This record gives sequence, C-alpha cells and structure tokens, in this order.
Amino acid sequence: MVTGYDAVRQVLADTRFSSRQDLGVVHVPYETPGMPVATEPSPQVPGLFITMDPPDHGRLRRRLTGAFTVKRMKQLEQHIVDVVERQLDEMARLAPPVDLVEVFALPVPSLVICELLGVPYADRAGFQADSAKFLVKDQSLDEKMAAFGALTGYLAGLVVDKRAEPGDDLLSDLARQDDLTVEELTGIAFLLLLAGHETTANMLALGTFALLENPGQAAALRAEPDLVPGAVEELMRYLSVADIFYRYATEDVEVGGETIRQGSTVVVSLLAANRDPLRFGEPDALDVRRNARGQLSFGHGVHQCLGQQLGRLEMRAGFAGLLRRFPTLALAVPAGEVPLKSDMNIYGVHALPVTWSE
Ligand code: HEM
Repeated sequence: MVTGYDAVRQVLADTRFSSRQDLGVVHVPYETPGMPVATEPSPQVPGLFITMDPPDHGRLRRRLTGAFTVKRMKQLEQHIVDVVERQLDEMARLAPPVDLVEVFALPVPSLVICELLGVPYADRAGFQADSAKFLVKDQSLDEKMAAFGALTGYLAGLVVDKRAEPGDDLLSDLARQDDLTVEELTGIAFLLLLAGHETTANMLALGTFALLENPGQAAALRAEPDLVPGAVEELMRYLSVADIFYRYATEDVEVGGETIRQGSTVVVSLLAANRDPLRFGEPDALDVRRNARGQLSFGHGVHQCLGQQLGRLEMRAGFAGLLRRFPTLALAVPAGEVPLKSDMNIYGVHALPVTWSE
C-alpha cells in the first residue's frame, strides 16, 4: 500500500504500474471485517479505458479530450450555473427538512452528464440504482458483474440507436466513428456516466456536510465567494471521496526504498497522500484559505481525471449557490446519525437531512 504524497505521485506517473484489472489479484494485506478478499482478477471490459494501459488507453482517451478541454468546459459554465439555480429553486419550494442528496447533490451532476452524453434524464432511476449497486464494496464478483451488466445492457441499446440516428451529443459523436465497436462505445458510455455523476454527487453532499460541521469555514465562503474555487480544491483534498486505486507491477520497481516485485498488486491511497503532513501542514484540518492545489483527488499521470474541469465547475457553482441561497442551512439530525457510505467504493453520505428557516 502506497500512502505518501511523493510515492503516490511516483507510482501513478510510472506506466510500469499497470491499470489492467485482469492482471492483478487484490491481496488485502490486513484483516478488514466484512471485506471479502478477492481471489480472482476482474475481466477486462472493452472501452473501459480507465483499466487500460498505453497505447490502447490513449487510443480511446484521445477521442474524448477535445470534449473536455478547459475551453469547452468554460462554454458549459453558464449552463451548469443554470442547472444549479433551477435545482435550488426547486429545493426552496419544499418544506424542510429535505434530503440534500435527493434534491440537490445527485440531480445536479446527473442532469449535466445526461445532457452532455445524450442519455435521457428520465431514465435516471435505473442508471442511478445500477451505478450504486456497482459501487458496493462487500459483494462477490458475480454480483458486481450483474450490476455492470444491467447498466451496460441499457447503454448498449442507447449507443446502437445513436449509431443509427446520431443526435447532437457526445455519445452520438463517438457513435459516428466507425472504427469503435458497439462494445467499446458501451464501455466508454458506462465509464463517463458512472464517473460523471457518482463522484461529483458525493463531493457535493459530503462537502456540504463538512461545511455544516465547520461553520467558520462556511461563514468565510459566504462572506468571500472568491474563496470558493480554492475551497473546492481543499474539500477535494480533505474528503478524497475516491480514495483507493489499484496498480499492478509489470516489473520490479523501487518506490521509497522498497522494491515492489513484478506481479504485485499495489494499493494506492489518494486520501493518505492528501493527508501527508510533509505536503500539507495540519492535514486533518479543513481550511478553505489554504493552497490545496496539487491535491491528488483527481489522480495523476495518464489516467488523471478526464472530467476534472467539469467536476470543478459543478462543485464551484454548487457550493456557491447553496451557501448563498440558504444562509441558515443546517443539519436536521445529529451529525452522528448521518448515514455514511462506509460500505461503498466512493465515499459520501447515503442521505443528508438538512433544514433552514424561511
Ligand atoms: C469530484 C469529482 C471527481 C473525482 C473525485 C474524480 C476522480 C478521478 C480519479 C482519481 C481518476 C483516476 C483514476 C485512476 O488513476 O485509475 C479519475 C479518472 C476519470 N474520471 Fe474522474 N473524478 C471526478 C469527476 C469526474 C467527472 C465529472 C467525469 C465526467 C465525465 C469524470 C470522468 C473520468 C474518466 C473518464 C476517468 C478515466 C480517465 C482515464 O483513465 O484516462 N470524472 N477520476
């Protein structure tokens, strides 16, 4: 397991550590009650380029980079702000308490990624439930593959339709490219849809929880909205919702004075790297004024998050809008009763009951 900031960056930057999930078997090096130890590698899935190595990885990723550049995302910014404001309007019409996950944190990134990809938002109940099932930690490979199969079955139908009759969206643009198979298109769609809504939704909900638990920090953001972009980096660092990633050593590699033997599975903890006291002073404190640039929550190296600019825009608009529109926002239950996603591969809260005075 690699935990130090520098060592984590080194491993993620070194392509001798493979991302192929068919190469590695995860040997959990310590007893975790309730955690099954995997004994077989997962199968490789076409199109799922997060689990591919160069040059195959680049062949697929390159087709998408144009759609996710800073410039293209800037063009989307006003639209994202509009989505956020509409969702906040809806929330304001409800009588508190409400579940912030249900009324805000999940809808915002789901609406944005659906529109970008050309996935009907009306189908959200199905894909949100299947995504959640896929991310459950304590399940057999068969159960995980069943959730995967349900979601990809749905998406395969969608990409076949788009290939026949392309529209004005990202999946249609990909479907127009004849050298991509339906299986590859489906894998790409799966990755974008899952990564595009689950991570940001968890950041919005858990980030709000963190701000409500640190009222001084929330007050600073309300008083100085210019702090919001920096606060997003700090919340990303502090919360590290996507913590654990795996790599597989394709040859002997030295890291931090230790030799990692060829064939070993390496567990990379982004959370530990983000809390490394050698890199971030007082790492366990949430401080929206600190310079948290360089936080590793979007990863590092060739797989560094493709959607990071999109995620940032959603979080900036989301936190800024929520704090401005709900100046008296508060937890509606004791903090200890908020159901945490300790059982899921992406951390967050299952629900966040909040209230406000009207
Ligand atoms: C706050 C939200 C997000 C977090 C914390 C996050 C985190 C990450 C991390 C850590 C990786 C690297 C994985 C690895 O090295 O194996 C990654 C990759 C990726 N992310 Fe995100 N992400 C977020 C939002 C998004 C969004 C909004 C999208 C939208 C499409 C997205 C799409 C992707 C894709 C496609 C990859 C794979 C890139 C590759 O393998 O080349 N992510 N993300």
